Amino acid sequence: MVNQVEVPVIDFAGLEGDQEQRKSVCWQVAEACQTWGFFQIMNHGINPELMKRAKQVSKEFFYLPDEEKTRIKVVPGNIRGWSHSKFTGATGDSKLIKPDTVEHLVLTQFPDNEESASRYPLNPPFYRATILEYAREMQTLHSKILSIMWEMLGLSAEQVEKIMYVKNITMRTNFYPLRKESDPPVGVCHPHSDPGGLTLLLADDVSGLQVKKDGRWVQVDPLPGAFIVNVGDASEIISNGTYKSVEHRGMPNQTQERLTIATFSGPLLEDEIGPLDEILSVENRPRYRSDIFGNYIRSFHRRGLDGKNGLDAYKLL
Ligand SMILES: O=C(O)CCC(=O)C(=O)O
Ligand SMILES: [Fe+2]
Repeated sequence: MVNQVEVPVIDFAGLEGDQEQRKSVCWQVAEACQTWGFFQIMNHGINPELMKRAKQVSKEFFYLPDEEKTRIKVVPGNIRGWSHSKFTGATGDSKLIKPDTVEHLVLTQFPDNEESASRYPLNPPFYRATILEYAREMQTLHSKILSIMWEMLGLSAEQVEKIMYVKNITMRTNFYPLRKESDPPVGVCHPHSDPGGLTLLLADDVSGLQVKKDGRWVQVDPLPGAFIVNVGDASEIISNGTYKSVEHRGMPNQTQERLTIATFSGPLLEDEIGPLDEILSVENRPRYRSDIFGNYIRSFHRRGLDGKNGLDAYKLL
């Protein structure tokens, strides 16, 4: 059953205001990260025209025939590229999955090396240039939000800089074609938490995202022009559980096709993540074990999108 409570909405215009207004936004961000692990942001400063172009090139890609998209089909051992649930089958709560209703395109923008570049589609021709331009803007917004989160834990500017994990930017674009009325109401982007530091979801003004709150699914109705922000597993670990990485899932919309672009920022594979020494104390002992992020992400992908199992495996009793 879906609960009707709503995720917090935060107006970032206050960040440009006086000190009181800025402080109020920072409190709202910290509070939302601690309670919901999710919030929407308005007046975030990202050019709406660029958001529109990113959605446009993504849709143009998904509208291509399967034969064309297959050129960059995901291969075993590499999560990047195009996948269709009818090829990949289901993980997680597979019983609920109708096997032909979602497509994903996973690509890494930064670091922008040869391997990540080689996974991009050549069609539509402006796809890569547009997505890289969008990713650069997203990177700045990720930094802005992470700075607030870490400052609100009482860290110094130097400490904040050390854990400003935005060098790794990866996107998963999800395409949910329109469902026929006769289709059963099933979930198609499996319940999961995001493994990185922070996620910014562009959800195209179409409902379908659901978030777990107090054991129940809550629907998120994206506001026009907003981003939906959520805390990832790495930030929950670093903050020793103060910030919550919350389970969520993507559903198709009843009346419209649905496109979502999730931009994930996170540590580099070689970065060591663990509860920050600065916030640990006798009362606040480490609740997660430390590891290099590469190991975390490998363990995450071995499990597939399957609830919060990736994070649970790192919890100390
Ligand atoms: O499509 C959605 O609403 C959710 C997508 C998502 O959670 C993801 O790609 O990580
Ligand atoms: Fe997600």
